Amino acid sequence: MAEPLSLVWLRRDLRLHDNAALYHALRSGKPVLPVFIFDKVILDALDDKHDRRVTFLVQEVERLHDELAKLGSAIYVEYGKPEDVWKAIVKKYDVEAVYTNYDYETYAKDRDKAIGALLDKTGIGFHSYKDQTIFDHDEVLSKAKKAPYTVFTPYSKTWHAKLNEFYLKSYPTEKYKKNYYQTKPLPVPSLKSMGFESVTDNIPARTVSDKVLDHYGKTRDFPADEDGTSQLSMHLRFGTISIRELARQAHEAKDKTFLNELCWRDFYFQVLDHFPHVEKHSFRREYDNIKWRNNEAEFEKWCKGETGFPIVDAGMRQLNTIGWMHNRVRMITASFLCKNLLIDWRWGEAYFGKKLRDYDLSANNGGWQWAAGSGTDASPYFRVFSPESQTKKFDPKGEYIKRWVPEVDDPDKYPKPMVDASETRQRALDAYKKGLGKE
Ligand SMILES: Cc1cc2nc3c(=O)[nH]c(=O)nc-3n(C[C@H](O)[C@H](O)[C@H](O)COP(=O)(O)OP(=O)(O)OC[C@H]3O[C@@H](n4cnc5c(N)ncnc54)[C@H](O)[C@@H]3O)c2cc1C
Repeated sequence: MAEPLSLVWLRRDLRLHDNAALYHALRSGKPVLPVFIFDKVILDALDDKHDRRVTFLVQEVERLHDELAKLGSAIYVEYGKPEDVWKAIVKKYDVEAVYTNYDYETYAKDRDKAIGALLDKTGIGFHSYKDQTIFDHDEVLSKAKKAPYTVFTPYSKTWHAKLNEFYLKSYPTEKYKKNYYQTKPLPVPSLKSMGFESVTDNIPARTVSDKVLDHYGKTRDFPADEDGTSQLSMHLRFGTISIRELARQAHEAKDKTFLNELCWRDFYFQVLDHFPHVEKHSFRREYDNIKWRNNEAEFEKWCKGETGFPIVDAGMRQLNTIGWMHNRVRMITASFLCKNLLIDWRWGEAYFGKKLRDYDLSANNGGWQWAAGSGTDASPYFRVFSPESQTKKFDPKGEYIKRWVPEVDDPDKYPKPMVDASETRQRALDAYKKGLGKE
């Protein structure tokens, strides 16, 4: 009889190198077969059939298929609901155990619980590992209260103090490559068969140079500078690069600003993990009392980049065109929506969720709640970004704006500002005060 297999369920960790779950499976002594499920529940919820992330996923799964074929192995790929797929897999293969990496979103946690229980019924082990963060769960707690941090600065102090070589070490999966299950390559479902169309995209490089990291602290806020940030967010999102390798590089860089951004990333994962109510509600519940105006026509203008505020429009058009927006401009566009238009941050969060190639519930939710003032941030609700002064500071020559809004200087083609910035600022302050009972 054939030997039972160790299966590795890949999700947001689409790589064979430095992968925690894969490493533990390869060391289990049983032949290892990676599995990927195109989750019907998630894909059915995407209304854009040209979603660039689905094209990327298929390309990356095909890449794994080719890498594994070179090792005489395969990746088992299915399109369906995870529970149905797992029921079929355990009928098809003799499975000893399933290895996977943690996911911190509520949907994923519930899904994993259900699959763990399903496998348990037939005596199959289900093992999960930390892989997409440097620290998770209860690894960074406040010393005084032994509770999760709710503000970034103290969290980051503990995070940086705890960081050492141990946490940055890679999992040497390549040492065990003879342990892959030897089989013929298996098929990968096509995009079309799952109801999607292919998108031609410029996928950013998977590496960042030391030079970028060394000047990052000075360049990261200027959206016209395409080398000012790493553009690695999509790879971090899908695990096509390893967070440990990147954090090691950042740790060794002269300027530690970039490392601190990776700390923000961990921070928002731990917020989501410990405070799952943020998926639907304000982190600080009292912010759910704010009366949003939620004007649909205004929202439409914001989505399309037709607000008449050049920096806002440039950001939204960059997002709509390439599925990525510079961080500084994400903050400006988000502030404009929540404050100047008084539209519920959840509308903006959902729109970014549809469009961002690096969409990650934790960072997106954290960024939006930061902009709305309802989140973990210690800064008060009355911070309202002025599009004009943000432009003066961060795009002083208007280079970024010109790139995305070439008609900006033509009054016949470019619209007038849709609202008065200072009046709407005041309107926001009044609405916030009222909602928060601070009148
Ligand atoms: C309203 C809003 C929504 C956002 N939505 C997302 C999202 O869906 N997915 C996402 O990955 N980031 C999101 N961010 C954070 C940030 O804008 C992006 O991570 C960054 O712009 C990606 O570009 P980069 O890879 O060049 O980043 P770099 O500046 O090179 O930073 C390196 C990496 O650090 C992480 N990082 C940087 N800044 C943050 C941050 N503030 N919070 C969490 N992680 C961070 C990212 O993984 C990023 O790739 C959002 C920010 C805001 C204000």
